Amino acid sequence: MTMTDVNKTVSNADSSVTLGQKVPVTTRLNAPEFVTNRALLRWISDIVVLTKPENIHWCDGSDAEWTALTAELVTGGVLIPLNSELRPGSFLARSDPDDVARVEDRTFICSVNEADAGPTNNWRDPDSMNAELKVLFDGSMRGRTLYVVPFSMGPFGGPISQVGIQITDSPYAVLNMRIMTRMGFDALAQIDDKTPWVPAVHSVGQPLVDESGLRIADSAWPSNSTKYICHFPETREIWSYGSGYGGNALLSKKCFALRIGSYMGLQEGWLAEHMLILKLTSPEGKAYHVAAAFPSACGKTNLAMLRPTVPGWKAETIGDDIAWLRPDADGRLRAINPEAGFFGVAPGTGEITNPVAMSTVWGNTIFTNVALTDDNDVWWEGMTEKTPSHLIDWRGEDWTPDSGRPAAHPNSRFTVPIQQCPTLADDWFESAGVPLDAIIFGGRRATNVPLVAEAFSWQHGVFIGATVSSEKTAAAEGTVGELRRDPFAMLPFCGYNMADYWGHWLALGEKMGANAPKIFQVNWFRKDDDGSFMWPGFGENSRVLEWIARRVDDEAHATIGAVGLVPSQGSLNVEGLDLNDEVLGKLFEVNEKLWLDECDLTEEFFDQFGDRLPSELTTELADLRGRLSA
Ligand SMILES: Nc1nc2c(ncn2[C@@H]2O[C@H](COP(=O)(O)OP(=O)(O)OP(=O)(O)O)[C@@H](O)[C@H]2O)c(=O)[nH]1
Ligand SMILES: O=C([O-])CC(=O)C(=O)O
Ligand SMILES: [Mn+2]
Repeated sequence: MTMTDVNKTVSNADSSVTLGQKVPVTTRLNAPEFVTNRALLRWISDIVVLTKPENIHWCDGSDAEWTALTAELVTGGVLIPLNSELRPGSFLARSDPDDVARVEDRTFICSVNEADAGPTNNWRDPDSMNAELKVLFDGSMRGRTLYVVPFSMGPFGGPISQVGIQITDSPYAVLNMRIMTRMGFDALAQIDDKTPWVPAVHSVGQPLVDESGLRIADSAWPSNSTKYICHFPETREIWSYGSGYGGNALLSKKCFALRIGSYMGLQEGWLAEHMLILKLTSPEGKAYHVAAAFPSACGKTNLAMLRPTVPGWKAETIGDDIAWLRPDADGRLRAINPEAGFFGVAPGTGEITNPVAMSTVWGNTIFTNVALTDDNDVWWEGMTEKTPSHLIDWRGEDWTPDSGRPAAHPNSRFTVPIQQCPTLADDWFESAGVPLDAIIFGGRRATNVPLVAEAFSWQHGVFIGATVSSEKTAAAEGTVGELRRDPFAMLPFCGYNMADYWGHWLALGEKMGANAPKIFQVNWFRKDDDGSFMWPGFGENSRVLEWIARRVDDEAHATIGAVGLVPSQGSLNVEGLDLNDEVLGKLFEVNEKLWLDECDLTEEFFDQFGDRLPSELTTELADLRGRLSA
């Protein structure tokens, strides 16, 4: 096969469709009878009139619908069915090579005032953006089916849950949304005249008509080189155009659960965070709930699924990417995972690093941009120790180990129902959420940042979160490895001014007082002089989690360090690890000079927020400088 085969045109699945003929446009809504909400029907009707689809399909979320849609996409060449004995119910999709990750420079926060989006977001005036979008979406679904995808984020009717409706012309997005959310008529039935819901419109921006309005063939991965991922926080609307991939197209995820969600949280007193949620049980049977924010492709899914190497400890998964947090009546911070599936990074996931993920993807999984084996199963770098001698790579080309390029795209992903996760905690079903004992911030830092440190206070913890920086990964377009500030791992996901967001965190901490979870910082990625990781990571991270849990109970000893409380000699369990004292020392090394330099960069970073920056953070920066210079 050749590269252009990826963009090959595919036959329209519906054999009654003939190319070169006039394309009909529907105006019939076909709404299910139980839908009576006028605002909802009017919104859908407006989008239908604007986008001019040929058909409308309301997604009921049933198995029958899944079966019919996947069959249609297999016929159309969009999905490749995998070997049903090795990987039952699973499919491979190959994206356009130009549509492989979130597009942060095409992501916009369209708040009425530019200052409300803040200096870290791309801002557009809502009126002019709306006008631009109306032009782009005009007829953008011609010749396609418009899918109405109702979904609940969190258990139906739960105190932290929310509902949304995504309109999309991408059946691939529909299938992924069915895995990632509680999708279908049960979610739709949640919407009555009093329930707020988030409207989200998505089009791949490739209508099936030519200039004269005649039908043309589809491609295996329709998309448009013009991309817009737009958020209107004040009206809670999402409009996404031109991409079919991940966070650009599955609008429940980054667009709703984080960008719109974070702004809803500001207004309503809760938090929408880029965090995994993990339940730990000690050898004595005590349970701890931990949430951790790491930037994209920095280890959330892996930590959420870790298998502790410390004897007697048990870890169970609640969420791997997004957490919604809300203080309860007792002032404890409760967390839910609003999602119902994993959209996990494939490369690096293998039996040794993440056996739980490997058993989760046994079947019923959509793989995107991984390689295909000769027996029709999937493969990616890091999946097995032995590399297959022949593969079809993510672009659809023949591949051998000496091809000199990765077989799977570095941001290739698996989409899989969370209920297949063997370590899923019962708490995932709990609509009230779990009470958090600890919050962890981390990043990918080859230097400077110690393996673990505890914040001196909530306020210091917010400072730690606000100053997270991390090396760029393949999860977004851009240069991999470059260091960038990623406060709270929310840089690309905060739907409003980041300084106001820090203020919101500080206010919530004040409200919770002594009930607030403890805050920690971790770094699994410190490297030695020849560039290899000094900390073994993965299951061994349970040693750090054990220390954190013991700190929650004031059991483990800590020493005051310049950047936080660090384990006292002997208090971090490193028994049986191949780590000498010198390496251990290096994992915790704080070089005052480098840190003072970093403080200067922090000051520069803070300065751009002007007087919106909470004064508490300026105080914390001064205190840190003081400790470093002491
Ligand atoms: N060295 C090292 N690598 C890790 C560790 N944990 C995860 N990784 C690697 O980091 C990469 C990304 O890990 P994930 O767990 O998928 O990251 P994520 O934060 O869930 O990513 P998103 O889904 O993009 O938000 C994978 O290649 C992992 O193998 C660790 O403890 N040590
Ligand atoms: O949103 C995506 O495309 C994938 C993801 O989880 C992230 O980048 O954090
Ligand atoms: Mn993520």
